[in-house]
Amino acid sequence: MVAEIAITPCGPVTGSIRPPGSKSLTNRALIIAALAEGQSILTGALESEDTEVMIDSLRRIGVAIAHDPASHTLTVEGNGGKFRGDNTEMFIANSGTSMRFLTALATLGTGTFRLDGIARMRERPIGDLIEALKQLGANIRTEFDNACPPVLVDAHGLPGGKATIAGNISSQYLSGLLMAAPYASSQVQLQVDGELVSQPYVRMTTQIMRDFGVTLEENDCRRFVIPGGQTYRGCEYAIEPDASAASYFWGAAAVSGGKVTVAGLSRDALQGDVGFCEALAQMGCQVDYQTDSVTVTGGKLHGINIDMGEISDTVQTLAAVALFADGPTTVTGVAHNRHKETDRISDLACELRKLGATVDEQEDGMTITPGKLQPARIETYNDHRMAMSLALVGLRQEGVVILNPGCTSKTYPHYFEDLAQICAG
Ligand SMILES: O=C(O)C1=C[C@@H](OP(=O)(O)O)[C@@H](O)[C@H](O)C1
Ligand SMILES: C=C(OP(=O)(O)O)C(=O)O
Repeated sequence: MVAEIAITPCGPVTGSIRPPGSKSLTNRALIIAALAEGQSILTGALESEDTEVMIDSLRRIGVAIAHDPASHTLTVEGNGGKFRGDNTEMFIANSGTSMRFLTALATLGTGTFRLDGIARMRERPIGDLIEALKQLGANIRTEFDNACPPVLVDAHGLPGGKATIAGNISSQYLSGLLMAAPYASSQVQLQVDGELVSQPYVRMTTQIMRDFGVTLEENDCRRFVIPGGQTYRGCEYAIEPDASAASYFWGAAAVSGGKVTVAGLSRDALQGDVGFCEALAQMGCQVDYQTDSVTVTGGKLHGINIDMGEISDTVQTLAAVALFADGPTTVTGVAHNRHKETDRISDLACELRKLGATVDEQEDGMTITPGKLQPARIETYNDHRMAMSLALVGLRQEGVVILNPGCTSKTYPHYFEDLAQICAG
């Protein structure tokens, strides 16, 4: 991949696109299909670094996974939850879903496992998940006793019981616990302690668990009872296109005053990030929901105040759009964005200022006051979303250069090709 990409300004972006499969759904379906009895066929799957590290890790514990890139299909032979580790290493790069979901999964096996990633992954917290798994009887710790990976698991099956789990740092802890829970020896009761961020991802988790044939009780996304000794049943499962990836194309329509249709998503999608369209509607765009597509038409853009705690992966996209509004935009509720691929509050504020905005950073968000836009060389901090979102500014402003564009391979290896194609009309 090239070292940088200069974005070429274009007129109103009009067209239709189907983004690649959802990262969140692909990695959940892989975990569940790996644990299932029998074969699963996952269609519309994402092929990217985050799913490759998940597939590689599952293969290391003996799960056979065949990949047909032409049809974006993964065929998974479930191991029924019976797997053995012998100092088995899982290298997870910087995939939060893989780290948190595989940590929970590893406790179900027998033997020893070590989960590690790149330098940034070693800074991303996992302590609350470790504590909850200990409450359920797991023998697990972090290698440097610092509540961050590497994670060491000495597995002997998961006994089960009651656990409380903090939800203010990442919902992925709860999702990981939920997906593993049916394979505990006895019932698992989970209670969320305090605030729960990114709640739509938890609803996605319980839905896909049910789709693969297990039962659970759920009370207001805070209390869950999962009978132990259950098994997932392998099945054919269609993965939705990625709604977070879709936000860049809806954002392109917004910043350019164009009209973009994203195919394969609807208001009823499993992914909460479809809610990004409502934010665009508040800013002045028109949104048309169909049963199998969502179209955004740009309009005169206004600044808004918005809590994005449920749709935090789209904050950077909204920030790019906010630069073209007629007043300030305030985003709140996303303190957890400081623990992602990079600190998505401080580092985002820094890049927005380079583009000419005034940014007032708060602990849980920021106020963005648009200024006269200017050329900028955008640092991406190895964060795919920094690259994908701030590229949108270059559709209107000359001289926007995205550094290290290859970082989009985490979830969207062909992003810049797809963006160029839709901009060409
Ligand atoms: O469960 C998931 O698939 C995800 C949950 C979110 O993380 P947090 O729960 O850490 O906010 C989101 O940012 C991430 O991209 C995917
Ligand atoms: C936060 C993200 O990913 P993860 O936590 O899965 O690494 C993301 O894709 O924006």
